Amino acid sequence: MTGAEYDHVIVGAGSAGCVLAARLSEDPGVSVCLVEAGPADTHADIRVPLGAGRLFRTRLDWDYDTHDEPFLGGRRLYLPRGRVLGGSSSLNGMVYMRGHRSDYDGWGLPGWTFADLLPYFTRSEDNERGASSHHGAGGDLSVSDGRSGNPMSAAFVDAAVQAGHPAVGDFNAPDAAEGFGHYQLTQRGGRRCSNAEAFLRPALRRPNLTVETDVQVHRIIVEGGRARGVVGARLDDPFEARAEREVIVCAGAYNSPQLLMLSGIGPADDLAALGVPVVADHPMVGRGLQDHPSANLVFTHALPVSLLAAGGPEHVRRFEEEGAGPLTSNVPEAGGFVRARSALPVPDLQFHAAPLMLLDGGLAAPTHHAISFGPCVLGARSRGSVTLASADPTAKPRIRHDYYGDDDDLRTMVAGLRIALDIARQSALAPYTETPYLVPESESDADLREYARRRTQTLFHPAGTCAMGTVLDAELRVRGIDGLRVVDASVMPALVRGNTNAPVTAIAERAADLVRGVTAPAPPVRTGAGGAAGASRA
Ligand SMILES: Cc1cc2nc3c(=O)[nH]c(=O)nc-3n(C[C@H](O)[C@H](O)[C@H](O)COP(=O)(O)OP(=O)(O)OC[C@H]3O[C@@H](n4cnc5c(N)ncnc54)[C@H](O)[C@@H]3O)c2cc1C
Repeated sequence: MTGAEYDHVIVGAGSAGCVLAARLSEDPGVSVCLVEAGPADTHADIRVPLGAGRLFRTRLDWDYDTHDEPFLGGRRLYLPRGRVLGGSSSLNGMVYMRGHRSDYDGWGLPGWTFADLLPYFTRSEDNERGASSHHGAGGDLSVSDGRSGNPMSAAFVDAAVQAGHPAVGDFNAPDAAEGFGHYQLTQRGGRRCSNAEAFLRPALRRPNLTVETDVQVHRIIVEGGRARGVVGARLDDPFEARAEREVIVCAGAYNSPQLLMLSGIGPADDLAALGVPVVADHPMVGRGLQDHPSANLVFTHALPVSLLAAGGPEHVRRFEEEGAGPLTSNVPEAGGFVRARSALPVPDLQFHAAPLMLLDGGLAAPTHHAISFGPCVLGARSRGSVTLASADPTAKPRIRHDYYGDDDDLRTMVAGLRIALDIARQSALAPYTETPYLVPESESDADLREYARRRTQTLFHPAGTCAMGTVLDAELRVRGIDGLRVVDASVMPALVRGNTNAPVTAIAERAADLVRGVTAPAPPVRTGAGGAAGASRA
């Protein structure tokens, strides 16, 4: 079959894909096709922030697991990923965090220093606190203070301050590298503001933007060394879209390398072993997988203030009428950054605190009122991989994170658990830490290491599997193939020290300018609807 022809075909309507589709279709003379494996984002639990956990292991989730993790006693960890318009931004924890400026400066790539990216962060942003030297107002992505008002989150921050850590009012301020506070969230009026809501929805009526939902791309068409389009399927119906200018892969840190490999772009020996014809030998596709391993302490208590109690008629009324109350909770409401060793120039630990019993990576239903908090390791040295388990494009890729493959990461986690236990002992948390439910046996190195191995989960920040500098050049182009870029979390050469949605959004903002040949970012503008009802099928 021969598919419809567009200037740009974007694979994946996740955090990055929604930004690119909106920006590239601003020019009415450019046609854009955005292809998404999942459905439209109409499910009610997407808008209600506290509902996100109910989307795990549903049809809106790719529902991945790691393979046996060798340094976690062979455990398999659940790895949720959004399969819906908005991608993972439709089910994430909504923490708005950019990472440390040295992360970007350390990439050593032209155009990607923090100073280069700051105008892209602010261009996207509509911060309810208003514009400043480092924040934007009037952009597409709403950034707000939390509205859940949970007393445990406040108590956690107070306890961290009692333990000697600085208080932070704005984690994205230039001088806020360390300390504890409440996270700002990608919410609008207490509702989730996913990247689909922020960027794509206002652009949907443009006649030059076509959105194809429920279409999984199986392969990039490469002819004569140039990407020409994609093929895939909507259920059993074959799908093809041709790209006059570029194919832009935004399928996320697990699926982008999988799609490149299915298209013959990857480690030649691995591809040949599965019978995939090799188009370009790219040994680093799927390698370099990084994440933030995380482990929580859980304390139960008798006070009926945790999110276990959320959802009664009064909470529903507050959510619907005021956009406030427990249903607006993003779960990791508060947290902070710490240097485990004072000699370090930058924090190597981030903490998240949730007014909820968090068990089994969020899969197990809470049974008691509880508070859960703990560290995740930043700047981890361990590297994992995404490889093909099969040449069947509908088969799940093989994912191995190798968390703690470098023992230094485990040492950092041990230091973080000690800091968490110290915070737990402070008087501000006393009403909530009555009964230790999940805590290490003791503070000995051996017990803390064992606890980390048994309790570590993902913080959901995979990155680095199609990295700039190896797989891609500094303009996100796949080396050796014309007309093909990758734009998503996979492009980070080193994972940033913080949550990843805002960084991916800024990367996509800059990518749009690279594709358009624009050298200086324009000031913030809301994505306009413009034009008559178009060809969108979302
Ligand atoms: C549970 C959870 C909580 C998180 N919490 C936070 C947080 O609080 N703050 C934060 O900053 N970050 C958070 N993150 C991480 C953040 O959401 C991600 O880093 C970010 O969304 C990644 O964007 P992306 O564009 O790389 O990929 P995604 O947003 O995952 O988008 C990839 C898209 O591509 C589609 N796709 C994949 N393969 C194909 C194919 N073959 N054909 C067609 N479409 C395809 C997918 O369905 C998806 O829509 C969280 C993530 C998760 C899963």
